[in-house]
Amino acid sequence: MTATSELDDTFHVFDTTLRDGAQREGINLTVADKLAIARHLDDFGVGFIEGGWPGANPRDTEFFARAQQEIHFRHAQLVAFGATRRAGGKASEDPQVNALLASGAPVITLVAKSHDRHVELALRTTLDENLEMVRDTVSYLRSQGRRVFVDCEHFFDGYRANPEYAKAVVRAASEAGADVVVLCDTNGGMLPAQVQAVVATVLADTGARLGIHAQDDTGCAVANTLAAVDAGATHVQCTANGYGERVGNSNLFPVVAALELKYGKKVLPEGALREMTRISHAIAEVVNLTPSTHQPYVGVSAFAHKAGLHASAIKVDPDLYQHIDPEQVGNTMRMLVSDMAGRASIELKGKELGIDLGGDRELVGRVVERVKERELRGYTYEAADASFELLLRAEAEGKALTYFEVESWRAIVEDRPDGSHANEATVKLFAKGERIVATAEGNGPVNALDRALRVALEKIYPQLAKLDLVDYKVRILEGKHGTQSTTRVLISTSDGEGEWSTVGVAENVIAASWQALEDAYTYGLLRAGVEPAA
Ligand SMILES: CC(=O)SCCNC(=O)CCNC(=O)[C@H](O)C(C)(C)COP(=O)(O)OP(=O)(O)OC[C@H]1O[C@@H](n2cnc3c(N)ncnc32)[C@H](O)[C@@H]1OP(=O)(O)O
Ligand SMILES: CC(=O)C(=O)O
Repeated sequence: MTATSELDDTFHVFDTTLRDGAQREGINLTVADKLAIARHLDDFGVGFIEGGWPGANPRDTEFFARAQQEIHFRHAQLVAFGATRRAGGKASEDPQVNALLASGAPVITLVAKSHDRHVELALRTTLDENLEMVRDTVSYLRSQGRRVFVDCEHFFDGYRANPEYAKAVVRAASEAGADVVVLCDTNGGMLPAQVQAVVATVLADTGARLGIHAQDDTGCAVANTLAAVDAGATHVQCTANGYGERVGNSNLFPVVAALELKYGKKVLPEGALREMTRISHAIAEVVNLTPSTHQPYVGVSAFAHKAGLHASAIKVDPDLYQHIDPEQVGNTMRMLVSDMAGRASIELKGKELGIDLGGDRELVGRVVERVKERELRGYTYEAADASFELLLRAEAEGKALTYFEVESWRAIVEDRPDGSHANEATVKLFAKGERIVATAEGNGPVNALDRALRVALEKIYPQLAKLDLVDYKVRILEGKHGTQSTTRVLISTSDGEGEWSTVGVAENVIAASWQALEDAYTYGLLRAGVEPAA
């Protein structure tokens, strides 16, 4: 069964990734996925995990059965979501309501209509009967020993249309025994000042404990959530990474970080905030979506600095260009090297890479110039850390790091009359005093070149056997001043323990790929601790 939260009950962090988050287009969770996400959320320390709508589909029903058997929740309570009973019936006889009880969840969230127009058009019943549906369902679930929260659907739109009725729904829920009445911006059209004003008035007029559930259709879901807290809401409903219906829900991570770091509210167990970046990315993996690089607090770019002026101030004190210390949320500061870099950017990047530039202004200035000159030609070092490190070392040591010298390379694409084709490449190089000639075939000319280079080098450097090319991107850069377009290739390589990116730029894609490959293998040997040629 579920554990009781070790945090007090005065403020709730309620996660609905497994229910509303799963309503996002493109997310399709298996029971195993849901169990995995529930474990991550419990590790993070949220107080409530809304697992889905038991009875609405077999997957959610199975989730509740298995979650209670298989997960020993340390922090969270499991919540089942469902609707108030049908009009004209009895909650105790409503199969949908009884499926909520059968789920075994200790907490139940009921969605209730609070907008008069929805009652009349969608439920096709009277305003009084809707109030009765709320009272009857809450009282019945309470009589069965469950804690009940009520989500007032379309509350803010309903409040605008008929404030007295919207408040009557809040009172009906609260008086029937709901612990929290959650005001929902279901269509996501509200702005923070509106939310703050409505929450403050409803709180004053009803005295009910209020929560907030904000959809992100105006891009204000996080701001609306915090505005509701400012007005006195003590229960926030959010989803991991903001997943949810349409454009999504209020994002759990910036909300929780704001509560802990800006409001000084202790809403997570000790140390949990430092796990936030890891948990955000782990959940993205489970739902099979690439983590957003620019997500506040947890994105890989959240503390990445590109402008030279920023870097020069950060060198003195990182706080000058950061609103928090990234370590507080388990993220890291990164320096980006590009044509916007200045000396300080290069020095800090050198430090990050473990290369001591010894305050050598002349050397650092040379690197800045070289980066700017190459970026003008199409190189991009912010996306190719490994190529940048090789450039930096070459400047610092006065010569390029060399493990092999290329005599020539050649790639051939052969088209045959029957429509088949073959790709073949030959590489000739010198390594450790030996001349090596290697030929290989591939599924394309770049793949053939990669294989030929690998065949040639592996004879001398067996360490390269564990390298894998994991990503390959090509971009055609616009031609300038009447010159031809150039091609930029970015390659990511892995040795099973880490990944690095390299860049090549040339007039044709094969030559650009070759440059990126040369850097990729050179960097792989450097990482493996192999001594370069004298
Ligand atoms: C704002 C939100 O995101 S709320 C969460 C919504 N989530 C989902 O809808 C996902 C899961 N839903 C489902 O699997 C299905 O819609 C089910 C199983 C719940 C219902 O399926 P069906 O019985 O086929 O009904 P259908 O989906 O067509 O319509 C919903 C019914 O619930 C009624 N209903 C809607 N809200 C409420 C409510 N708060 N209280 C009581 N009944 C309600 C509607 O009036 C409609 O009734 P009708 O069948 O008499 O027309
Ligand atoms: C309950 C809910 O998901 C909403 O009103 O948006």
